[in-house]
Amino acid sequence: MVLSVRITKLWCSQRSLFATSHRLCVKLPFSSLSKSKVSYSVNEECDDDFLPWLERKAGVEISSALSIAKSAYGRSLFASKKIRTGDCILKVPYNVQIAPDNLLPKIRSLLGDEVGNVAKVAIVILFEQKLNQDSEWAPYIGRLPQLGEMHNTIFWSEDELDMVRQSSLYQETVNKNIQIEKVFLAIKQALEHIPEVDHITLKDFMRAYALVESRAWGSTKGVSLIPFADFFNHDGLSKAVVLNDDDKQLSEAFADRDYAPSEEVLIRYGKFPNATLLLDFGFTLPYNRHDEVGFMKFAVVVYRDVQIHIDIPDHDPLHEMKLELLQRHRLPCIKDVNGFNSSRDSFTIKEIKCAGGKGKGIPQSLRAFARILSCSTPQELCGLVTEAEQNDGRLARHPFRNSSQEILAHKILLSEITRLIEEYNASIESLEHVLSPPTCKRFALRKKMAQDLLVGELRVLESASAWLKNYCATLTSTLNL
Ligand SMILES: C[S@@+](CC[C@H](N)C(=O)[O-])C[C@H]1O[C@@H](n2cnc3c(N)ncnc32)[C@H](O)[C@@H]1O
Repeated sequence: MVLSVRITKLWCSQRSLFATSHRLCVKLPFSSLSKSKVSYSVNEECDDDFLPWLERKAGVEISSALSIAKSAYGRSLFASKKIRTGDCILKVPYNVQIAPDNLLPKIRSLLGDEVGNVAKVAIVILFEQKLNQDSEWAPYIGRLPQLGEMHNTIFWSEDELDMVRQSSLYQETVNKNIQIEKVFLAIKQALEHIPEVDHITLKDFMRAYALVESRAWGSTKGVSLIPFADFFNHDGLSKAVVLNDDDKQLSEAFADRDYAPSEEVLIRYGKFPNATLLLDFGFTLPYNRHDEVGFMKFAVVVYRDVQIHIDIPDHDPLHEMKLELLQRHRLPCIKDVNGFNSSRDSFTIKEIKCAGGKGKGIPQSLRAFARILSCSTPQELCGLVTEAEQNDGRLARHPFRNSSQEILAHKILLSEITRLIEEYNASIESLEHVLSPPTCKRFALRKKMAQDLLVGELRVLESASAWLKNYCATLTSTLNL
């Protein structure tokens, strides 16, 4: 059995689907938003028909414990009877999942390597959508959220994106838009003569792409949409996840606690910070314990708009030598907590719960980087290289024996983080003065999401600052002994 991970970080027209669909507005529970009446709308299809349809298609029962209903955040799954911890609450066979191999061979054969699995499943959605009621997936396709219901930052206007400019999410969004557009152009060119998909616009493709990213799971087929299971909403504290059983050819989920009938049943998509939730899923949590802050790593990666980076100062006489050393000792690709390879040339800081803790949260690689920055003579740098050769080859992983220099290195980090804290505070304050047009509920919702993001990242920075101050104070007290 394999934990099927959500597919976020796989870098890789709006039109009404059914003439009969109506819209229903559901108010968000955010107390701070109650005045602005931010709303989500949900296609008002009769959801009671969906599970029987899927079970007929699968030829087996999928769930006797769950049913679909409207929640504050679109559709969701609710207990249809009493559920006990450990109960299997759904089993969705692979034969009713949508994967890249659902793509017609005549289309698949035209696509190049630049078109990854997410894009392939997105084309399946677009293809089936075009077939309208003739699609064998019509009940599913018709229940997928519309563009106006999606808040992933790739859909934000320039004004809206400006609200998160302080966060590395801003640049990630810009990069992702470029990436999606590139794939779209490749697809357009390849599928020029396929009438079923030649009509697609960039907006159509972006919606389909975002739907796949926010609803699909990694699978042996690359990426799979798992109808019904993809109506689960997310709770970062839930222990329930979706699992794949390749022997039985099905995906399943188990309850992580007891549920009373009618209670909403939530799962955890992954240990995602708000920046990832916003980029790939279009929502934030008011308090997200997985929040983190990304630091772009020095000048090798120069993004004009990057707000967060630590640079080797140009006036540093050892600039070239440090740059060369850092490039030579580049960190290997690391896996994050969700098992994804992090290809970003960056450091990520997570919240440090206890200022006196052992450094969890300030990555060793960032501290090593600061030690290199703090060197003021070629001899000191050579000393670090020798020490690395005598150990595991990694540069500056050990504290300097000279406490003053260790303090200096960490004060470099502290001053950078203090600067960032000031910038975040200013951004959060200026956000308070951003006026939501009274009629634009969408803007009010996105402003709240921007606030959640910045406040969460500020909390992480403040925890890092407290840790660094404590570390420097402890070392200083040993100096004074
Ligand atoms: C896998 S789908 C879940 C089903 C979805 N609610 C629907 O209507 O189809 C993921 C989407 O649900 C919404 N969502 C899930 N959990 C949420 C949460 N805790 N807060 C806000 N929105 C959430 C987001 O729009 C997200 O992109």
